[in-house]
Amino acid sequence: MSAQTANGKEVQFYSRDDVAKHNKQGDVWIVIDATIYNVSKFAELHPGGESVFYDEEVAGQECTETFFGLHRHEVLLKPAYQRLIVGKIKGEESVIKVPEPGAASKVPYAEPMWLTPNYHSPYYTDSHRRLQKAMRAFVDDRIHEVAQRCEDNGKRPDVDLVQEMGANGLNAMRMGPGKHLQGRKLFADVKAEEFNYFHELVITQELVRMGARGFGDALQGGMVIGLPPIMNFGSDDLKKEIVEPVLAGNKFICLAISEAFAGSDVMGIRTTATLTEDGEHYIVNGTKKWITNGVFADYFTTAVKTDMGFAVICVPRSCGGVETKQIKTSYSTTAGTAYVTYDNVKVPKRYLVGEDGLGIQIILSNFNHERWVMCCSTIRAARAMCEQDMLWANQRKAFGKPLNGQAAVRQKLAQCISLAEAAQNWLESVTYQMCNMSYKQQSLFLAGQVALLKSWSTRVSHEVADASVQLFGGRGLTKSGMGRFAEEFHRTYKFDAVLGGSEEILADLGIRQALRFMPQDQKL
Ligand code: HEM
Repeated sequence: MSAQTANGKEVQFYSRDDVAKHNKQGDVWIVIDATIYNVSKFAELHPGGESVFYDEEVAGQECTETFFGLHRHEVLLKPAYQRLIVGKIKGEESVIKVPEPGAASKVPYAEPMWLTPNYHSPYYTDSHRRLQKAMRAFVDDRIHEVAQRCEDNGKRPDVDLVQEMGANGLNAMRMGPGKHLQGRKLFADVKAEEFNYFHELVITQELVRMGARGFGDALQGGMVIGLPPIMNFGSDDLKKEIVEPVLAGNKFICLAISEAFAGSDVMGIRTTATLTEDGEHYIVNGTKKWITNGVFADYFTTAVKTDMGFAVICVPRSCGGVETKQIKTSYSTTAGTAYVTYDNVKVPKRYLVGEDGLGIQIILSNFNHERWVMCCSTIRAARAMCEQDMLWANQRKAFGKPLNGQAAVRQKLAQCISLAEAAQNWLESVTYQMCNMSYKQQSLFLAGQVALLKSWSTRVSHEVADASVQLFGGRGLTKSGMGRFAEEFHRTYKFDAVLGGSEEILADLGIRQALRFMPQDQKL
């Protein structure tokens, strides 16, 4: 009698006694999850060494527990290793399942409460749930492979993927609710009139599960923060030239505010724009640093100083005089993080965004949405990390029992999960306020809340990253293998803690906003 493996190969059934006969160098079989692997030839190529297979508890023996204490399941799914399968154990079934693309995780706390069976939420409708399912499947099927490849080779995301996300409506949906959705076919058949910030939250949080922080920014991070000023304050002419081509993935844009001279201290920027005598052009000079997607951007939504004060000018690369140089940061160069220099760039005046002198309002109003997106992302990343921690603590044995048999380990899990849960709940509450406030009201009443939320979210990520590395030990410091998510999260969560306003600045902003509303008629 024969059986079929995952890749459709016909294999034989054997008893455990049959397998036990293959127990010497040159002829070694092992059993993992009721599946028999012939590792005789593979042994000398095995990244974990040849000798491990000749141990008497391994050669010809049951190895499921040993295997999963050392390897991720995905190792077994690689075609090169599927080829090692020679049979199945007679009368036994494999128990470890590969999650279907798009499936929800069954690990406790791996999904936010609204996606966990038996729990309820007032915020999400059928439309959000439909979007979540479709988005997860799209990420698993279409984006995941590109993300891992680009994380590794550091190249920008495939343009055809960005264009596909333009055609299926996802790029536009990542810009939040608004007129730009009207009359557009949206992903997962979401209707423009029902679209709210929870839809955007769902998209952002599903993208984060890939565990590829650099790629997360590479995939239109520049659009998410660089296009809103054009959409909200640009002239019709400017919108016509820029918005659709960017949403379609035919042109790329980035936000250029921070400089070597000024980060969170926006007022300290030194890039200048001087109007020409005929009033037809601005001459832009200066530098910008840490500009996400800058390496491959066509447009730079640039904060400048002018005679009138602050202004925002969308500088097209095609004007000439714009140079971009890759900065190697601690995440992948796929994000295209750039050092930008403007050398006497002659920009036609029509690229001024909004009014000259009112740039600071444009920049500040843009921050709210940017910071909220970062909260959606870092909070979901912390939860994804908790899922890894729960799985690891369950399958890794130390001192003769699973890690989660140790009280100290359970304390760490409790701390991480509680923080991730609390953060998601605050985020959802703020998102609900956004759904019920105008853009102006959000600036007035939510700037402080969003600032505090972002500041605290990255403290949450800090705690979760720290605890996770401790749980994974050396593997949490290793770029491949069991702890690779912990290593990646620990290395990259700081991007959210520094970008878009640093933790300390935002905590302070949150309190300063609150102080504006302190009642004058109350004393202790
Ligand atoms: C079909 C069977 C197996 C395959 C395809 C396989 C494959 C691999 C691969 C690809 C790696 C490096 C990737 C990673 O870091 O996760 C690895 C590492 C390793 N493997 Fe295996 N392996 C198999 C069975 C085993 C068994 C049965 C043992 C132990 C008795 C073992 C012990 C190890 C060790 C100790 C490492 C190094 C892990 C580390 O650096 O943390 N492997 N194996």
